Amino acid sequence: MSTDFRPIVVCGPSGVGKGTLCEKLKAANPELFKSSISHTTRQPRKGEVDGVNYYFVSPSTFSSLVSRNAFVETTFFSGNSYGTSKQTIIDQRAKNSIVVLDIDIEGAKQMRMTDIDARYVFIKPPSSAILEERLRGRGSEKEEEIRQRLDQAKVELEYADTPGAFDKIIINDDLETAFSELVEFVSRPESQNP
Ligand SMILES: Nc1ncnc2c1ncn2[C@@H]1O[C@H](COP(=O)(O)OP(=O)(O)OP(=O)(O)O)[C@@H](O)[C@H]1O
Repeated sequence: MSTDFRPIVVCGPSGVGKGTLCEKLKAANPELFKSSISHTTRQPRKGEVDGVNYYFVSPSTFSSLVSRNAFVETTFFSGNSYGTSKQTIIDQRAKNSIVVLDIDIEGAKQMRMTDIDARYVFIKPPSSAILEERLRGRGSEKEEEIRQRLDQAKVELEYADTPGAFDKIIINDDLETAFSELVEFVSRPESQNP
């Protein structure tokens, strides 16, 4: 039985626990599961290292990479561009790592249109009320931002049920149960996957 090294794309509404689950996966097997290193046009923050946290590039380099079709997904946030390059994923896979991508639905749709073969997981909250509770509990967003994220969550949850959009849907109610389901899915050997 051979390990399935295809990247894992983890989607789900903001606050559902994607980051928590991805961190747990990487912590459980740091040699196997790795985050992808994104390119960004934003300035490095104190302590951030080029090639470790991000590849820091100028806007013109970023545009030239976009025009060469180098990214599997890009996003623009708070005045800066971010992107996951195909080459980064290919290089990490060549080192026998499974790349774990915590990206939004638009990013996942973009990625589906590339030639990178990945496995797509969607994390659902047990209910909208619990999602709201988690977002508020995290305390990292202002009220208006929480509202926007909850509106966006409705759109994402509807999309998640589109046949073929995701290979696996996990409800993150009890964290350990959701984590076990994620581990079971990512550990399936290549022969058991479509
Ligand atoms: N199963 C769970 N039960 C209770 N709380 C949880 C569970 N999973 C995650 N949380 C908590 O919910 C909050 C949101 O989780 P997290 O930051 O991982 O979400 P996220 O989906 O990565 O959000 P974003 O997309 O905005 O980064 C955190 O405070 C986290 O500790």
